[in-house]
Amino acid sequence: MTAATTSDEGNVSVVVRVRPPNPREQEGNQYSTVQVVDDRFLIFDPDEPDTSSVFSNLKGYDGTRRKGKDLKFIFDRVFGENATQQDVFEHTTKEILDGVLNGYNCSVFAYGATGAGKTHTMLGTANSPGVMYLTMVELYRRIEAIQEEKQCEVLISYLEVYNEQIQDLLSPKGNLAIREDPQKGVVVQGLSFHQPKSADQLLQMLANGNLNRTQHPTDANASSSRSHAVFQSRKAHIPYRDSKLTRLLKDSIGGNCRTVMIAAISPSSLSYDDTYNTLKYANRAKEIKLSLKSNVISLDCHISKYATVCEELKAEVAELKEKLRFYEMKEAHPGQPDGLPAGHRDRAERKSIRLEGSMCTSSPNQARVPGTASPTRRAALGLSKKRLKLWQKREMQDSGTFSQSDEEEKTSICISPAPIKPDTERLVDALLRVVRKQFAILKAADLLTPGMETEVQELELMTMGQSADTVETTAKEQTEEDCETQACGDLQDKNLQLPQPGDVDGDVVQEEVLVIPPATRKKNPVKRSRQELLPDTSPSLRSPVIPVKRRRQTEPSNQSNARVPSTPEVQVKRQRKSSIPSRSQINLRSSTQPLSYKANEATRSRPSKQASLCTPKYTTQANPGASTHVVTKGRVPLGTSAFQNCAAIPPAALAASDLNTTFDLTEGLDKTVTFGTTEFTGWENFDSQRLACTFGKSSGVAVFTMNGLSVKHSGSAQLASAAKSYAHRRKRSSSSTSSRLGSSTANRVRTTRLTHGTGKNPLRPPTIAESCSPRVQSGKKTGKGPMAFGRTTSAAPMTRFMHLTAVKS
Ligand SMILES: Nc1ncnc2c1ncn2[C@@H]1O[C@H](COP(=O)(O)OP(=O)(O)OP(=O)(O)O)[C@@H](O)[C@H]1O
Repeated sequence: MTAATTSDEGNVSVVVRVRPPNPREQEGNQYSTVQVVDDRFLIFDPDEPDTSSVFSNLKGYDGTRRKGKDLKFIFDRVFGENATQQDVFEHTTKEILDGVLNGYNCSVFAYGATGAGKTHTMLGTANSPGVMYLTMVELYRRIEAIQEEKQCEVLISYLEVYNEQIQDLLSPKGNLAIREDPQKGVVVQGLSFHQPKSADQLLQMLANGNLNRTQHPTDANASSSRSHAVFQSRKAHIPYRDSKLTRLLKDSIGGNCRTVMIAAISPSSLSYDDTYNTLKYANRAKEIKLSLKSNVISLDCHISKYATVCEELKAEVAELKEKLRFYEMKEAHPGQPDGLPAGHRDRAERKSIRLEGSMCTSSPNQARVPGTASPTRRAALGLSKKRLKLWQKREMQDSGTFSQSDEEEKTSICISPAPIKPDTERLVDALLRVVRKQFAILKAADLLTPGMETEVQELELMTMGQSADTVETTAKEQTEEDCETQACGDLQDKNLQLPQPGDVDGDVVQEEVLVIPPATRKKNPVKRSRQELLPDTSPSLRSPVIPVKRRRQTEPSNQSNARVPSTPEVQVKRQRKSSIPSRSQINLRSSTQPLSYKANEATRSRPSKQASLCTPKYTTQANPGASTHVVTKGRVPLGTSAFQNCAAIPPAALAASDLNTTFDLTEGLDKTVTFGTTEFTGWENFDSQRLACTFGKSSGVAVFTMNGLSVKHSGSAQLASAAKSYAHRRKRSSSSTSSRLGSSTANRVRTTRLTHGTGKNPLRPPTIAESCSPRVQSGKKTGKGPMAFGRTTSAAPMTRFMHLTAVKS
């Protein structure tokens, strides 16, 4: 459904926020490990100058009191201790809001050690609201500004991933399952979505959600949510790929998601290792590549959808109206099984007979039960049951039984049997094209005979008459139809039947298909000339409108009942093998076939050998057993005869396919529209075309989770490498850290899993999320699987996360 119309590239935006030292960190001999040089540059563990030293003037003394790591980092933004929430917002999420409104997925997450300031940055307090709130305020403001141009909806969810369990913070109802939907992507089943009307209402929702968070004070942070994870954190090791946080966020960092990472750090030497590792990690995260695509919904898709729905509803309404009227009619005429007055029914039946004949139905029973929706008949007509009903209604409407509204008229147009005449016309056109072509070839080859030109001219005249017939006015047609139906009725009254399977004369005959022009019109001189070409049939069978199949002498007289042929009138000319080709045959033969014109004349002079008429029940030579009326095209090689070329197409098939035309207004659109499958990834509880913002908290992580479109983790390799390096370094430094932390923290073990870039599975897609997932494991490096780093206090909720998914239409 979505079409990515614009794209952008870049990297994950990484900013660092240094919080002010808390009272405990200001005590004793602690020192600051971070020096913010400017808004993009900071130094970790800088050398400490010693200006007061008495040796400062001595040669070779560099003035350093304490030698530090002195690591220099450049980030997209560095916020010092005095930076306000507004400052952070202005240089992080405010910049990407435009992207959200233009259909880009966006994520903002805070990353850092416990007590580093993640919650403060993302959520803040009532007096000092954080990035989430400020972002939403701005979002609502912008939505309001463009409300006359665009209609936007904001939906949020707020969840917590804690110890591999997902809780809905806005509507707690137990653990939620996570699953991968092939179309939507990652889906949290049962996660509630809410529609705050304003930013204030949103903040209230967040506050309510926070009350449901799993929290417990720690030594480092009195409001930390995860201290009791220590004993839970020992249950089992969870592979990162099975981590729910990893799965949840896999499409939310990098790739097709504009991502801002806020690295929260403490300046105190008490958090030396955590700060160092966070900075290194953030530095590597800068390399994560973005490949952004705007989720823009094509308006055409919607139009086509709506048009389809409209058409379906219209058809349904028409059908229901028809049913209603049918029952009304039935009630008005209780004696009639179909509710129609007898006269109307006869008329409808006759019309059906005529129609079926023209459609070359293959079963005589179809003609005997006109107006019924037998499956065979429907198949022959190419009509669905529904459409057949509507067509019958049309027939009845034509007969004046019903009134007709405009809406019904449209429906009727869709199912009208009107294409019958165009079918005939097309068939004649096709034949004429071949004749002309062959005529031209013969002429060019100087093989034309004296009579051939005349015959072609006659044929042209005849087809002109056919064309003229097809455009006659409705009134004229009506008169002729009356004629036909009357004749048909007369024939029926005489116990005439449509040809039955097996009615063809049993003798071995070879038949050639001869197309006979349409029914003769008395007032048309052209047709008179056409009639001259007709076989010399018995006057009693030469109905002006309904040619009747002529029976052979050998047939019992009581079986000589005339068949009611169909239009387009197709005549099968029968000849014994020894008979001479007819004159008409010559006209339509290939130039490769040597012809004798004298023989043609001779044939013409033997009207008794002319073919009798038959209903157009054909099987081609490829399928001769499909009907009793096998038309064996003898003498003339298949494919070189114009008649064969054309008659090889079963007329029934033509007519049926045309009748099946529904004139679907949306057909073209539907074909060009491709509905995407991932634009609403992660959304299962609400409709599409919505600007979506969700909030969640993942294991102490404030998570705005909305999974967007597919993500290329182009930065995964770097991240994995960074994580590996980080973990390795962390392990090396753990011993020194523990000694530095002192007894108050030495008895606490907190492990957090990082990406492990083993050579065993280099293709796995590690993400930042995996480093955020809680893990319970001792600080040992096992050599397999995720590495542990540091000596920490619990399974660390390392992030607060906000993800914004937008769909622009
Ligand atoms: N920029 C800041 N300005 C003032 N106080 C801050 C700032 N950042 C954090 N704090 C304070 O530091 C304390 C710890 O911050 P916070 O709870 O946000 O840490 P955290 O990273 O979320 O910790 P945890 O992971 O344990 O939940 C809080 O009391 C908070 O008010």
